[in-house]
Amino acid sequence: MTNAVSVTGVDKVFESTNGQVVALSEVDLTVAPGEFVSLIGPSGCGKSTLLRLIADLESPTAGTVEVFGTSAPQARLDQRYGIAFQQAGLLPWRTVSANIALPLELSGSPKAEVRARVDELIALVGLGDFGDRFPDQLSGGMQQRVAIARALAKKPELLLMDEPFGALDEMTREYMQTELLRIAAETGAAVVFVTHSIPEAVYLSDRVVVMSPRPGRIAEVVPMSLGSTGSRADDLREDGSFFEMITAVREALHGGSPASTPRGVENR
Ligand SMILES: Nc1ncnc2c1ncn2[C@@H]1O[C@H](COP(=O)(O)OP(=O)(O)OP(=O)(O)O)[C@@H](O)[C@H]1O
Repeated sequence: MTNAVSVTGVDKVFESTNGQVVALSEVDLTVAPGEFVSLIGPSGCGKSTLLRLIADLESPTAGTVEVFGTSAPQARLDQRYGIAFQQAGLLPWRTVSANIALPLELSGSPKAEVRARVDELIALVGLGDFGDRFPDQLSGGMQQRVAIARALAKKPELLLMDEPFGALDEMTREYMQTELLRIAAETGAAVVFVTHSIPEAVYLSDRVVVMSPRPGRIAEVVPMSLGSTGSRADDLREDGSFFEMITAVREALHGGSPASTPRGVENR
């Protein structure tokens, strides 16, 4: 079976005015089709850089990045993945429907096809009555739903997400996490998800990749033994097994010792 993502022996060095910054060193990571993998670690450990390499928004200094068996640039051309960031990045002059339609219009899909797919996506993200609204008429959580629908427009088998819920209040954030698991299960897409929040990573993931800084490396990969991600519901957050997994990730962040949480990682 071809991996959704295959990162092999990757280094990333940035040249800056103050000299070189080794953002990533000797990173190996695979993500299976349909798998949910979160990247967590202290500020500056290279989480966003790793995601940007997979998305071909940066290129590696050494090593290879493959997406569904093709090079990252080819996967970008083929639109094999959708991407969502902390800011929803919607076009304010376009309605919800028109924002979701954008990737389809840009790739020249016929009008009737665009309309049908947009209706499908609006229903998928639970915005049935909001197709004609403009982004500034929506809450932050609703704007992120639109961004997720837009990322899914081309039916990608991979979603790349960089702190997509970081700007939301806690209740909306938990609600969106459950929604994202439902959407990922319904579409079968693999997800690579950058977060600062340990509970968010635990709740969402099949595996949590714990990174360490200077240079950015994968310190440990912690499998979440919490059942399939598609069957997780809100009450899991009060389960003993959930707290056990939170402890496992916290200990991995400290190289095995149950010390305080490092800077840039949240316990909530
Ligand atoms: N374009 C760039 N030029 C120079 N240095 C960069 C560039 N992009 C990232 N870096 C550096 O690479 C390192 C990793 O950055 P990155 O943004 O990937 O970390 P992160 O783990 O996502 O951080 P945060 O959690 O704070 O978002 C940092 O030291 C950062 O300053």
